[in-house]
Amino acid sequence: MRLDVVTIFPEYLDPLRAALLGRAIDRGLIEVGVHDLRNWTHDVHRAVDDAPYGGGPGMVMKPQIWGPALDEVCGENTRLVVPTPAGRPFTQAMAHQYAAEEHLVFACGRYEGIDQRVIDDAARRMPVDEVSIGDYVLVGGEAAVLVMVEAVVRLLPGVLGNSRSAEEDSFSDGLLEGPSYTRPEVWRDLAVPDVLRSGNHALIDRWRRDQALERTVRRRPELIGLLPEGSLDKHDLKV
Ligand SMILES: CC(C)N1CCN(Cc2ccc(Cn3ccc4ccc(-c5n[nH]c(N)c5C#N)cc43)cc2)CC1
Repeated sequence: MRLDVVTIFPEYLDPLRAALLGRAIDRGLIEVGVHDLRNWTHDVHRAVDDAPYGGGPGMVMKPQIWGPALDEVCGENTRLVVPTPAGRPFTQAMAHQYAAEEHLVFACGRYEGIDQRVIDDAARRMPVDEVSIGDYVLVGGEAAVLVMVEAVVRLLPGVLGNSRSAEEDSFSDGLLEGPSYTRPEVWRDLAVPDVLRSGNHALIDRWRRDQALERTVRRRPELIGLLPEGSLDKHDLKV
């Protein structure tokens, strides 16, 4: 997979080259390009924004700059992803879809966003997704790209070590994960639940399932209704 990011703050994407993602790049599992949008400006001020038609607060990013940038960065097999507060919610299912793509390009807007004609023009040549990572307002798209890239790249074969597989994720069975514990057995007079030290893996699995169900009902009750038919057995229904 190749990922490209177009932004006016390329340094904001430096974390892509750290830790797990950095190791995935070093191991050739992914290729990453970060491009400064101002490289496609021609005026002395390197302007990328202008006042919005129809008035209103803030500035809008210029199509004459974004257009040539995306023409150069996008290819024949590109899916363009544009973070925006008005986007479709980014989900684990979308992360899996994106992990199967050959080439993702992320267009990071700033100010009040990118002129809509940039998205409309790109959509004439490639799949374009306008996506939001959550119902809160950021200052630009870069933080959203870091979130999405991490969610996608961790799903690629070989990225997560043997000690961890994406199949065990929260949401893989539609429920939130339950609590986790490690040594010591007692810490600040708080003990690890006895069942986890019992060695009885059937009981442990049952306990973990109960904890996941209880946590999901308490924190995200709407997920229960989304479980596939038959997901809950008669024991689950007692929880
Ligand atoms: C008409 C007028 C009164 N409107 C009032 C509300 N404004 C909403 C507005 C507010 C801030 C920004 C800043 N910004 C620029 C590019 C950009 C990309 C992503 C995000 C973003 N925020 N939150 C998310 N989950 C995001 C994602 N993914 C934010 C971005 C962009 C847009 C838009 C203008």
